[in-house]
Amino acid sequence: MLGIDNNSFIIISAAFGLLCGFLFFSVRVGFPKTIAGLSEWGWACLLMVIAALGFTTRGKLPVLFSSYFPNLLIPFGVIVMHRSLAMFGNLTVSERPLFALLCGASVALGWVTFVVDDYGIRVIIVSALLTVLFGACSVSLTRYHLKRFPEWFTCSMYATTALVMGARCVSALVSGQTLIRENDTSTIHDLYILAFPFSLVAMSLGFLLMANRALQGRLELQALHDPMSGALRRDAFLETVEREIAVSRRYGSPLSLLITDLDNFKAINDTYGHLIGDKVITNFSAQATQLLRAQDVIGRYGGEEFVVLLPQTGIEAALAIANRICTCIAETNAKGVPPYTVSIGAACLNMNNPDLLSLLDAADMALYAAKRAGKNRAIAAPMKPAV
Ligand SMILES: Nc1nc2c(ncn2[C@@H]2O[C@H](COP(=O)(O)OP(=O)(O)OP(=O)(O)O)[C@@H](O)[C@H]2O)c(=O)[nH]1
Repeated sequence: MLGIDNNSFIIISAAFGLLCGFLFFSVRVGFPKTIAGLSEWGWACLLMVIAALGFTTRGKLPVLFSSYFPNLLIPFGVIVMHRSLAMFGNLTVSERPLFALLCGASVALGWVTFVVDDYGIRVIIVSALLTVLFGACSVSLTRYHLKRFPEWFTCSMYATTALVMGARCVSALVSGQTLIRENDTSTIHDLYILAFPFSLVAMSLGFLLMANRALQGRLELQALHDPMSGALRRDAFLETVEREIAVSRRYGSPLSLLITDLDNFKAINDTYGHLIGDKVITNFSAQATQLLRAQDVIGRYGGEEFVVLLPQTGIEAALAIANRICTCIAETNAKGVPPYTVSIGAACLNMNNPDLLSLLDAADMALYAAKRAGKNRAIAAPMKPAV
């Protein structure tokens, strides 16, 4: 109907596949290893290329190489794509059912290709298999954030391709399995052929956008967070406090700040070594974070000094949280971490401490008082009498 020359589209599919494969192998080199599945996607594209090249040898090579293997390589490529999506999202999904389906289909296809030589049934088997496989990839993608464009786009492309494959299967079923390849000029057949190069490019583009988004997220996270403790970096933390102070002033809601300092940390380093010292810092950040609410923010202020922002929290509640942290840290019994304690100074936004600097200053003074009072305790900054 559309007058599509099959062979031209098969060659275009091979060229697109080659470009996509090359793109993914190049991207793999530049992207961090933690963004997984990129080279697997590249291999999936190359499998499609080999399949397409196999189809172009129709009439020149035995049907085993020009039809049977290429017809199986495409679904195999889709299963590799499924694996690559699972690796990317760290999803625990198994490809075993898909491989079992492929094995079953390979037996059926062998029978149809070498025993009965029926083009119609071959189309039915391959398109049905591809419907299930593209559908499985689309379903797998629903486990990602579909509100984000790259994930939504990739998922839609898989679903659309599955629909085209399904439509091809139904049309072959309806037409009674007696189609002769040379006479197959139906629109659905043209769409089926068109779907391969275009969906390969569209899905690859979608997956590339997903990888790019993941990289962007990772870079943002690294820029804002201290890699060792996972707490916010000092600048990012102070920016957050400034923002929260503005909110607090506007709505008249309380806001408190804690400055924490590990006790005798130099002695810990000297006794156990810097690596264990680092473990103590990481342990502290993790434990303190567990004791905080979702809206609280922890930042690394200096070496073994952390700051905690407690929005919507008055000084009594802040002191209670600080005491909870002190108690929990003093009872630490984590493997590979020596016993340690922490001192904490607490201050809240008020007439004495109306801005970031005075708030930090007041919490710092309270911390100093806690150290002088014998460490392993929390002290709140006193209210200065009004003059
Ligand atoms: N392992 C490790 N040590 C650090 C890090 N940052 C700072 N330090 C060390 O932390 C120690 C801080 O020591 P001090 O400031 O003297 O304080 P302290 O020994 O904890 O004494 P008090 O604060 O009075 O209890 C120094 O020896 C720093 O070298 C880090 O990232 N890792």
